[in-house]
Amino acid sequence: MVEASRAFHTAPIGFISTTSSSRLLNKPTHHHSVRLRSSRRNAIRCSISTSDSNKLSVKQNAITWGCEVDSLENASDLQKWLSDSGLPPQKMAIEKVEVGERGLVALTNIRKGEKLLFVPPSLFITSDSEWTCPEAGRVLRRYSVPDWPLLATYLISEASLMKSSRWSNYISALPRQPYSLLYWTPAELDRYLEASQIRERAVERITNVVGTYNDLRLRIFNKHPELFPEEIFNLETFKWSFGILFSRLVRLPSMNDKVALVPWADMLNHSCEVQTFLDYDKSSQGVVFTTDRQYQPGEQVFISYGKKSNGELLLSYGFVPRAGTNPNDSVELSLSISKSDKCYNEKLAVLRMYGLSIPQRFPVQITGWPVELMAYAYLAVSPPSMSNEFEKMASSASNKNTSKKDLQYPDLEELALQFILDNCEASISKYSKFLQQSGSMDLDVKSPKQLNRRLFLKQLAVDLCTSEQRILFRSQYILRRRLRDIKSGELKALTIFNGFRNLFK
Ligand SMILES: C[S@@+](CC[C@H](N)C(=O)[O-])C[C@H]1O[C@@H](n2cnc3c(N)ncnc32)[C@H](O)[C@@H]1O
Repeated sequence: MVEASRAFHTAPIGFISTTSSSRLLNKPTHHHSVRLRSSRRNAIRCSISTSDSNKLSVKQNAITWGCEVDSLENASDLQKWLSDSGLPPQKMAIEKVEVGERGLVALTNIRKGEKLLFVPPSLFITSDSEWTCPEAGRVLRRYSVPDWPLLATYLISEASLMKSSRWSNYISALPRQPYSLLYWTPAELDRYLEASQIRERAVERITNVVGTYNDLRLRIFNKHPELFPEEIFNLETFKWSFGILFSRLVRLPSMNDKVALVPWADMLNHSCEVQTFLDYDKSSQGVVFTTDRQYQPGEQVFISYGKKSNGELLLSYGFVPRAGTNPNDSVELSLSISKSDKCYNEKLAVLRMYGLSIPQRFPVQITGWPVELMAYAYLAVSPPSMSNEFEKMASSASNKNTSKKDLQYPDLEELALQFILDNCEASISKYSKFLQQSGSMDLDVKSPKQLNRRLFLKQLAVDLCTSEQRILFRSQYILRRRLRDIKSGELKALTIFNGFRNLFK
């Protein structure tokens, strides 16, 4: 029989809490025990500690596991536990760093092209990991819960079992509040990200997390309250576990795209300049990465989290690289077809055929815009006489079109480019409005904690909006130049034509 103790007590979510003493103030006010029957022979006793205020509202619950990442709290215990659990000696150590608060720093000279890290599979958390509460794992598998919700539930289950879980040292070193847009309230998203399409992505993501939790609750948790008590498995804890997954889960291409939490490897921060990714190395049988540059002792070592825009990095990881430093940066431009368009219904129908909608978002980069966006613009400006081309345009606007041929409609090009320019300029003015107002925004808050949070979120939003607006300014410049060329070309053609006409008069 395994003796396991689940702990959960309430505390207000502090955004930037500097000491751990605030946690000590939130002592559990009473304990009760729940007997979890994993099987007749193997019953797990899980003692749940709760406070009275738990019963008031699930929303008031806060995460009591993990730590504040602005300190090295729990980092040495994590390193010790990792080496006791089979992590070989490493050329890096967890330290406080300039970029990313905690990170891995070189202990010795590291050469370019070296295989670094090596985390063995026994230290991965995957959908196949053993549950400390095996019955809970069996129930989820019986319902064929997919990897992400399964891992989110697993993490909460192990976190609540504290020292009884083999992951206790790992979980204690995870951020108590992962930085991600999941933690922004709807009012904060509206206030700071009104200009950016990332706001919509964040709303979609939050809706998905809430939907996934509700689905699990209705289908599984409510039917097995002894295994999944609401004091522990609630929306707040799911936001935490999904926040952890969004910011730390890795996909391992060489393991058939398996997703895993890889302790130690997940202490590496991202750099836009670095081109190296974590993957499973079949020959050494562990997660490694190959350095694409050399490092000196004391230097922070980085990997790439993938070719992500600044908005995507904010969405999942809660940070924004400096404007102009991310070669994969892009901004989403939302295009729409006017309801007053004579062919609105036909255009909507062909777009739907290809999985597109009105409005539709397209990524724009500093180097230009995709052929799909141009195809959508052609469709938006096409007159009824071109209705036989609508389907082709919609197909090209979708990324389902594999041939990716550039559509050419010389007679429509000027209209289409003007349409993109108008949308681009409308978007630029939204950013300008926010950036102008942001200076004086939110200085009226009295509580230092609230002020701290608001200034932090506002700075992230200003950084994001500055980088997104910069891309749009570049597109505006290219579009204006192209339109000018078309117009001057037309003018030249007209002058030549008039010259011929005069000649024949
Ligand atoms: C996989 S974890 C890396 C370890 C993390 N720094 C920690 O202390 O737990 C990802 C998180 O690290 C931080 N991070 C990673 N790269 C960063 C960067 N370039 N700038 C700022 N924060 C970064 C973000 O908070 C992100 O959510």
